[in-house]
Amino acid sequence: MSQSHDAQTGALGDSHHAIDLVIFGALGDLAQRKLLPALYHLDREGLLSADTRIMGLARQNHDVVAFQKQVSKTLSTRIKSDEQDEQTLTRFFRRLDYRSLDFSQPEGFSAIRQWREGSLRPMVVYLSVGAKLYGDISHHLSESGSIGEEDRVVVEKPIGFDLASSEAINDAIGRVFPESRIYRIDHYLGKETVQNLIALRFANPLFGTQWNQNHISHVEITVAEKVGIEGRWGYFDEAGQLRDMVQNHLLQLVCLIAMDPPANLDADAIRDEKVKVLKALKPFTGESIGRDVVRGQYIAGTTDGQPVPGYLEEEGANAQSQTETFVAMKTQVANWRWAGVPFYLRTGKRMPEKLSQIVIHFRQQPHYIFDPDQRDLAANKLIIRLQPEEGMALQVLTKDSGLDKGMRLRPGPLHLDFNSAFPKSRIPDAYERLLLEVMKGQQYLFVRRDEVEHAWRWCDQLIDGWKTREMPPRRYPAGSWGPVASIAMITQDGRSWYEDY
Ligand SMILES: NC(=O)C1=CN([C@@H]2O[C@H](COP(=O)(O)OP(=O)(O)OC[C@H]3O[C@@H](n4cnc5c(N)ncnc54)[C@H](OP(=O)(O)O)[C@@H]3O)[C@@H](O)[C@H]2O)C=CC1
Ligand SMILES: O=C1O[C@H](COP(=O)(O)O)[C@@H](O)[C@H](O)[C@H]1O
Repeated sequence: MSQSHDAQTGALGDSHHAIDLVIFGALGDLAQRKLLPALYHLDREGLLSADTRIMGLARQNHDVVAFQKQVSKTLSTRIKSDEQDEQTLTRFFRRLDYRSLDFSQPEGFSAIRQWREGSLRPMVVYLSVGAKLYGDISHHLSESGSIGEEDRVVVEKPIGFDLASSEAINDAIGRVFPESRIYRIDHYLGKETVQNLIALRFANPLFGTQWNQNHISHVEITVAEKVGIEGRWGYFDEAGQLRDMVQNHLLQLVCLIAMDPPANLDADAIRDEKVKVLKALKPFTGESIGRDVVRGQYIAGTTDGQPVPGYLEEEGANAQSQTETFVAMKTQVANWRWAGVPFYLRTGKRMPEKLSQIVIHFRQQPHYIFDPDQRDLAANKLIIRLQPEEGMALQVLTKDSGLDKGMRLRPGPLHLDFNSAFPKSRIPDAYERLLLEVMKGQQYLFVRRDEVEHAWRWCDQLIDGWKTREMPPRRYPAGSWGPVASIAMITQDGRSWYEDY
């Protein structure tokens, strides 16, 4: 089956997609919180081939029974009780195996080759560990003769810390796996609502014809998180919100909103268009960086009415840290389609609610005939809610009803709430979709090397600019929408962040 055909039909995994899945870091946070629950769901939905096997690898000296017990504990807390069924659990546990291994050393990798002996299934190597280990693991797998010609590798973000480190890591993986067998995860691309951006834009002529600077005045992307650093201070403090969220998730959203229509749904057709957007992102200058970018760091405040500590008081914190937990910026995609259309992005930890939302602001009518006081109302907005309450709302204007209202306008939403419009379909977690695509050998939801590197190039110049200008983060109380300066940044353009739905 060709890639495009599969992406178009959405044909799901079946017994033809049996794999041997090897998870490096199987006892870590990502594997336990996301990967194993996602695999359980795939099994329950009949999307794991009967022949698929899963090997967990980690440092702890467990045996397979102890690993199964750990997975059982994880699933009992991560899977809703009405979705836990004995038949699936029994079948799922039978697939599991475990080996203890130090990933940085060559000894022990032959255990993987032995486990695979006689298997005709492709191996999927999932690197659920820090990116610093990707090169060593790839090398040891190759040296131990464990890699076959159909085997694939899945790597997590962030790949590196900047362009140079990312290139070194990609080179090391690339010495063992060709690009066509490297699956770089950006889990936002696995979210149903993010994939829906492609359907929305390219299946609906109503939007397709309006999607440019003639009709759109500006675009807002908000990815707000309610949580703080949650025990990940060491990792996060080296990264900061720009590397953790903007370099990958937010820039991928910008790409999907801004890209030109791909010729088809082939992985490379889509990725070629995304790369063009990344290349067209306007670099910041010494002047624009101070005006159009706001860095923030949360101080103590409240979440759901409960007091919470500031970033510098979190467990393991270094009280001098200048790392940002919030970024807002105004950027531009400097090409024909988007000339003069600002893209306002903001993302932060410890904001009042979890909210990922894109708002497309359409231009007003060229000739306005209604009450001048209502002029600000007179523009349509398309609000795309990625999470939670996945759906879309198109804000349109109608006449306010009543004899005394004259031609007063009122805005109202045309609402599409995915949960109530399609009540039978469970919205799968991003990792379910992504694991399924790896099994099928489909790369269209994964990030190509040049995408990662263009995104780093753009982020690196911004980080360099911060350093040169010495821009310490501005404080914002936990539970707020970020530093006041981020509101001022958009207000000075006569606009405001849109928080309704
Ligand atoms: N957690 C998340 O929500 C997300 C994570 N990611 C990415 O996923 C990857 C994994 O992250 P996460 O699960 O949080 O990390 P964790 O540190 O929780 O898990 C990594 C696992 O790998 C093991 N490990 C590390 N080094 C070795 C080694 N030399 N030999 C054997 N085992 C080793 C660790 O064991 P031990 O504890 O014994 O050191 C641990 O079990 C990272 O690249 C991260 O950036 C991406 C998005 C979200
Ligand atoms: O990759 C990451 O994403 C999460 C947010 O993901 P979401 O699916 O809950 O929106 C973020 O908390 C984390 O810091 C980052 O590494």
